[in-house]
Amino acid sequence: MCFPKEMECPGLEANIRWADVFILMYSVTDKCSFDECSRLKFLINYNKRRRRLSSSARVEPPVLLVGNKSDQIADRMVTFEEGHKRSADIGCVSFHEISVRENIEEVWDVFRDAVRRWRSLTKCPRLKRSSSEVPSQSSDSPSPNIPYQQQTGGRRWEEEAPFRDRASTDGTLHSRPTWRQQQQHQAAPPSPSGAPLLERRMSISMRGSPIDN
Ligand SMILES: Nc1nc2c(ncn2[C@@H]2O[C@H](COP(=O)(O)OP(=O)(O)OP(=O)(O)O)[C@@H](O)[C@H]2O)c(=O)[nH]1
Repeated sequence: MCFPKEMECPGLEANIRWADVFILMYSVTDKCSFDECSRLKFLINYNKRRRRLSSSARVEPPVLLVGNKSDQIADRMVTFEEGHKRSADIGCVSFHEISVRENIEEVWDVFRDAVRRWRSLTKCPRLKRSSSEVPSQSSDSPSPNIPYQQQTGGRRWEEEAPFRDRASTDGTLHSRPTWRQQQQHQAAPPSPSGAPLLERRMSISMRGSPIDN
């Protein structure tokens, strides 16, 4: 099995970035495909490291190395030992030799191994996707059981009170307004300057004045 160079396949690196587990397969009858796996592992490391730097993930994704066509004994160019050693050298989590044509159980073993490793990866909290990829479920986040738009009256919360409006100059973050406050905010008559009263009160408190109760 030979893979095209990434220049010929612009989607390759994009695919690497979204994948959580990798199976690199070569043919034991084709040295070229064997060497190509090392280059692909390098590409995976490169792309995943770049992603890890910009996210909370810390651990490398599992990569399995698989030598196919083990039934073709006479045409073999890569030995089992070479495959095993290469797997360790390039940092793969496991090595398999299989014959897709002759033994479906071996194929299942590879996929079971991949799923098992993917599961243990997703169980590890440090490997959660970055907050930009997965919406956070903090205690004050909307309930996962109720559609978000329903909970916010059809609008995103940020539209009601942007983060910067809640940030004060002393570095504290004012709590989000309650539903009642939001309703009042919407119903508040505009001030002479045109800004709603609640907004004016918030801007005063942001300058350090005590909030009137
Ligand atoms: N003997 C043997 N032949 C196999 C095995 N797996 C695949 N083949 C044969 O190898 C050829 C290529 O298989 P494909 O499934 O097309 O694999 P591929 O990765 O697309 O292969 P390339 O076209 O070489 O890139 C086919 O003729 C398959 O029958 C195997 O385990 N043993």
